[in-house]
Amino acid sequence: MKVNTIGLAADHAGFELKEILKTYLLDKGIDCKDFGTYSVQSSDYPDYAHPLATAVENSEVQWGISVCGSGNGINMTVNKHAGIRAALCWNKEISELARSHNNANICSLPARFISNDDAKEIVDIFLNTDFEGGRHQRRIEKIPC
Ligand SMILES: O=C(CO)[C@H](O)[C@H](O)[C@H](O)COP(=O)(O)O
Repeated sequence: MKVNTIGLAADHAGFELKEILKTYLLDKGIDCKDFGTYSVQSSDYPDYAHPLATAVENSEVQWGISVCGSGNGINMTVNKHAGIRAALCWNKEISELARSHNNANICSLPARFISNDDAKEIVDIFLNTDFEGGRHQRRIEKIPC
């Protein structure tokens, strides 16, 4: 699938990895929209997670990447949005399954627990794996409550 615009969001713990990934994606010719944060100053992940999730829901960006220290806080927040299926992707296999089985539209990353190179590989796989559909489509249709 051709990747269009990717939205990025992080708190202070994820800021540096977000910046690295933004440069990495821009170098590949992928447009990025950065929803913050913009420094390592202590911040609250929901302030950046909600705008990212809204942009994905509105198709302002195709997919999102959300980063905090453990990945949990920002992942929980974006998943509060009805149109979001965010997956905490802490290795390559989980990232592939997040797309192929769950049609995830936000890749959440734990900046304090993975290397920058691992994060790049995880993102590459996320962006290049197609959803399988079939039985998985039936299952994701049962997620909303
Ligand atoms: O929300 C989190 C935990 O699920 C994130 O990992 C945050 O980045 C982390 O809590 C920030 O911690 P800090 O002590 O305020 O740097």
